[in-house]
Amino acid sequence: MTLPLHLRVGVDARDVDVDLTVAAGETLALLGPNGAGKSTVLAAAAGLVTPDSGTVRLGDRTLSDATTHAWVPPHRRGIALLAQDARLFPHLSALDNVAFGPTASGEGRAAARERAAHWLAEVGMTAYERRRPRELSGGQAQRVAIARALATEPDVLLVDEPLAALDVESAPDVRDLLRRVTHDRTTVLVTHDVLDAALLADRVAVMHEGRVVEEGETGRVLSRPTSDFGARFAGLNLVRGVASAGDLRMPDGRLLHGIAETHLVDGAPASAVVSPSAVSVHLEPPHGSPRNSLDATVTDLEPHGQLVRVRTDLLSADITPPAVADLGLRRGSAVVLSVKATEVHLHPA
Ligand SMILES: Nc1ncnc2c1ncn2[C@@H]1O[C@H](COP(=O)(O)OP(=O)(O)OP(=O)(O)O)[C@@H](O)[C@H]1O
Repeated sequence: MTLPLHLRVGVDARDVDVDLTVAAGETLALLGPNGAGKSTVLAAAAGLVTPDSGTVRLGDRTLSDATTHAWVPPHRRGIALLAQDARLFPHLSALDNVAFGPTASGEGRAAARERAAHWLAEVGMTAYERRRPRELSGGQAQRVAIARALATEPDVLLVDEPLAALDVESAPDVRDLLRRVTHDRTTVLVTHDVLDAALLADRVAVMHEGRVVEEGETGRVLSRPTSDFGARFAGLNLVRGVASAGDLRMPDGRLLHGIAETHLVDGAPASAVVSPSAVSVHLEPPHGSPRNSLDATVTDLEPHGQLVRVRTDLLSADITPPAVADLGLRRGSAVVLSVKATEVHLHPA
């Protein structure tokens, strides 16, 4: 069965305070810098930390309530936590690892092993069921861990950076598997990987210093982020300012011309999202075309796929290595950035 999860919790010692709802069957990706509180949110849902305030609810059940001190222990929550490393029991075979949960919840040994065999088949690991964890690769162990989590038939799956410990070869297969098992299952996924969010999540929530600072449908956040971390995560520039006659006035007073997708109230906080691929770099202001031309200073140059990401004190631009050489760019170079108004997406901040 799949149920909605409501988390309204505060954990004082970690300065975490969030209000999150995950709809039944939905996958929510939790993003944010190190220390933002993502793992703490998972721990509160799983019952591994005791919130100082608020409630955790799963469907109609209250799993914890700081006011009434109601508390359902982790193994009775119907919530499975899948960690970065597989954390299998080293002395048990793959099959017995997966059978452990059903056995612990009272199922007979034969039935538990049957269920384990079913889930090992689901994750494509039948041929490895007698192996011990040390005889499995990282990707294989993670598959067994996924089977172990699902064998308890959880209502909610919590997944903490599931691919982070895997090599580039095994990560895509495990990602496909996760996509299959999280589909239609209430899931909270902590990730630092934009591909995980793009491929697995229906919605994302961005955390910063223990608070949710942005939340929305995945496509919206990845194309029109409103938080600094969301923009960095999506590989986009985010410039803040105030709306001014349909454009953005930046804190230094300069105007950025753009296209507003929703009505902007003059004088209200607003921001502009610009892809680095839409920004070109010049030494002199370019002539013609309805472009923004903005003086900037190069702060950093770094490889970015086949291109070079030119970071400046204003916007980042992705340009070719020959262009970097022709322009003679260095840290500290004075440049003129050019970007078409139609490539500048303005929205209320
Ligand atoms: N076991 C703990 N005891 C006390 N404080 C902790 C503990 N674990 C984390 N913290 C603190 O709680 C805050 C939130 O940390 P948390 O691990 O939830 O962040 P995170 O977003 O998951 O980070 P990361 O991406 O590095 O895993 C941080 O200030 C951290 O130092």
